[in-house]
Amino acid sequence: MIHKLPIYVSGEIVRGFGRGSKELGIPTANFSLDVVKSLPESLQTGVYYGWAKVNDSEVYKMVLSVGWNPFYNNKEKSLETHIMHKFNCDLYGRTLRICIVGYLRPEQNFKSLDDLIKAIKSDIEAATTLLDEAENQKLQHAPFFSTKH
Ligand SMILES: Cc1cc2nc3c(=O)[nH]c(=O)nc-3n(C[C@H](O)[C@H](O)[C@H](O)COP(=O)(O)O)c2cc1C
Ligand SMILES: Nc1ncnc2c1ncn2[C@@H]1O[C@H](COP(=O)(O)OP(=O)(O)O)[C@@H](O)[C@H]1O
Ligand SMILES: [Mg+2]
Repeated sequence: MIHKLPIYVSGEIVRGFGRGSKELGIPTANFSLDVVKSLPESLQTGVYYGWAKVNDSEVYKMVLSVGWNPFYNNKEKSLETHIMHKFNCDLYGRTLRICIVGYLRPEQNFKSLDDLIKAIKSDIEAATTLLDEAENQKLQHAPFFSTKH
């Protein structure tokens, strides 16, 4: 069964393997294992798009990957969000709030790092367009993003 979207998730940004920025040139803000374990079981692994907010920032477009990163064969499940915004500093310790709006594709293995990077870039393009649809635009104004914390 596929979990009904949107779903809302929040938590602290923690350290991952440091590959996102160094190897892929695409940083991802990682949630802790506790947050990953609290996800609904019916949320299938894969690549999704949606909205993200860091502490009291604006709400930005995002893409995320949830699963074991078959290209790297991680031992622990992760949930990593790439925010479509240029930040001038790292975000460790800050609170990330996300609204997962839609599903893009399953996580895949790739023949080369270059193919993985191309796939993620194409996810970013698809998400950017999909999030401009009126139905999806509405969700950036969800009460979830406006509450004080
Ligand atoms: C939009 C998006 C799609 C991704 N798709 C895949 C995928 O298909 N297969 C895979 O192994 N990893 C995928 N990843 C995960 C990257 O491998 C991961 O972000 C990278 O290893 C960085 O990990 P780190 O945060 O621990 O440094 C994806 C990441 C993003 C943001
Ligand atoms: N646009 C962005 N989206 C996500 N994270 C970003 C962004 N810009 C800067 N960062 C920072 O880069 C870090 C992620 O880089 P990454 O190489 O994936 O490291 P890690 O393996 O520790 O997650 C994030 O935790 C965050 O602090
Ligand atoms: Mg990361």
